Amino acid sequence: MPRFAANLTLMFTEVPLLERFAAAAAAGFTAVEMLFPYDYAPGALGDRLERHGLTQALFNLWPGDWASGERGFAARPDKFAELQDSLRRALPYAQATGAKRVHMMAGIADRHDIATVAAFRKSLAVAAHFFAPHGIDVLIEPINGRDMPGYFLNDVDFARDLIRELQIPNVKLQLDLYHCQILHGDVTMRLRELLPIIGHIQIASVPSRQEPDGEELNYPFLFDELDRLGYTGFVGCEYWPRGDTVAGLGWFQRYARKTAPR
Ligand SMILES: O=C(O)C(=O)[C@H](O)CO
Ligand SMILES: [Mg+2]
Repeated sequence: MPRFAANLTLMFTEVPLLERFAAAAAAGFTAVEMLFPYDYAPGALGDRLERHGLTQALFNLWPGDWASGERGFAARPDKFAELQDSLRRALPYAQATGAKRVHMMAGIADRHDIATVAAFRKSLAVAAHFFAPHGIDVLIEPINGRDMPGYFLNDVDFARDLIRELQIPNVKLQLDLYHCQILHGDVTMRLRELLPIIGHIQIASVPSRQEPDGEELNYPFLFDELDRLGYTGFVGCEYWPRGDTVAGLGWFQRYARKTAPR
């Protein structure tokens, strides 16, 4: 059975972020993820995880000024100092939460430019080297251009080829099935092919990016497929609830932890 992680940036927004840990545990989740933890003290997050018996599956490196359009630095030759800073900034959060994977966003850049591709490769090597002694994987995620216009990493095959070529053991693919379906389709065959390099999976319905309980993708089939493939990682629920988060968790009932959280 897949191990689901509630995305606390998108889910349980009925309450402030530090209260979402309790809400996720009460709903039967055993793990959580979030986009950016940097507004909170690392210890405060670690404390909430411990208190509610939760595992932190993932968080993102600091992406720069999101409001002004920044979406990470990894493919930006002009932002290498910021990329290095984002590694140092993430480490105490990984240590306090126990997260074993971080998502390194590529940034807004042209993927067909030699300089941006070189910067991305360099960033991956540097980030992987930085996190390896801590047992942390660096993930890259192809994101569709409708949601994130101009984003560098907008092709699953490009990410696959790069990861295979680099052969850095702690560089892996974050396969968000929502983006994969919009970008390419053929999700099941991609899961089968990419399993050896997948470090994290995320889900949402397509096209609404809401509960994974209808529309284009047949998630019960895909969850069973993950079991058939022997996937042991996390599945991040990165979706916008249609309304109340708990009311939308009908799809999750067969996977929820039944015993009360600590
Ligand atoms: O957009 C997504 O799908 C992500 O997972 C990023 O981490 C945030 O934009
Ligand atoms: Mg995602």
